[in-house]
Amino acid sequence: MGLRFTKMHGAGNDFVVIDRRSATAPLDAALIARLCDRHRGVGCDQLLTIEPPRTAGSAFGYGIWNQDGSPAGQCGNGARCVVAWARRARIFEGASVRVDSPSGPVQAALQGEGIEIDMGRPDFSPHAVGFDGDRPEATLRAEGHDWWFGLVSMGNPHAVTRVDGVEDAPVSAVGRALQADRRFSDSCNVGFAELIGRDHIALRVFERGVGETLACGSGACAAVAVLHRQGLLDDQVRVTLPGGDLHIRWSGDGSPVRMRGPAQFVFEGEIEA
Ligand SMILES: N[C@@H](CCC[C@H](N)C(=O)O)C(=O)O
Repeated sequence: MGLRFTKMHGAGNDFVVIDRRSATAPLDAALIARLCDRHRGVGCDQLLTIEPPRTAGSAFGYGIWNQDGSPAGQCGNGARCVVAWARRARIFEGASVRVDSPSGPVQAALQGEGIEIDMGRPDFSPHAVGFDGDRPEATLRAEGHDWWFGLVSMGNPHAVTRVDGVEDAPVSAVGRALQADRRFSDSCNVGFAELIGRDHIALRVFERGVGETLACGSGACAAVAVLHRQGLLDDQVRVTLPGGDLHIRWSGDGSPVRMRGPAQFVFEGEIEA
């Protein structure tokens, strides 16, 4: 008997979704690796596991596993995809639902073709990012250049820097160097943001546990939070990633970040377990 899965993506950030609501044994590391492997398995940036709810009032819970097998606390594009998956599986009815992400409950609303997720309040404390420092910022010398990064947790750790043009940004080299920086206790996702206007940025993200992805939802929220805090952005921002656009709303400290974007089904299948 094989293991059933659904392949999905949100703006090109791709996922394998499996139903583990009635699983009894913990997820096997070798199985995660096979499901994520683009050559020997199905292939995805992240594996998403549908699980029983963990808090009263939530319809279901979910887990997030990066391609390298490491667990993650948040995944914006993944949140939209698990909500679309659960709606199709009739786990909930209607246009809004509360779900348990690994970093806590998340509220979602279906809006036409898209889904909006309340991603919670950004946390700018260095401690939340697992950063050994007094301020939510880090500097790094890499590729012959001094880089400044604003740090923020969206339930997972992010470092965001500004670049003149995302096309030419040394995303992989600098992303890799910052991820290896020992001041981060659990590494970080690294975003490179280009300011196009007060309501529009371009963004590339070198994700922890994967490398560069076509889109990173929590990374889009993190970039808007860091640049908004510097007074560079309005409250509604279009974020153009290599895989498509996400729409982020944030009105500043104390308020939650809202992220809207697509969640698409690609195919269903069964793999030998
Ligand atoms: N692609 C995701 C983020 C996935 C987790 C991240 N790589 C981490 O390790 O924190 C998104 O859309 O937010």
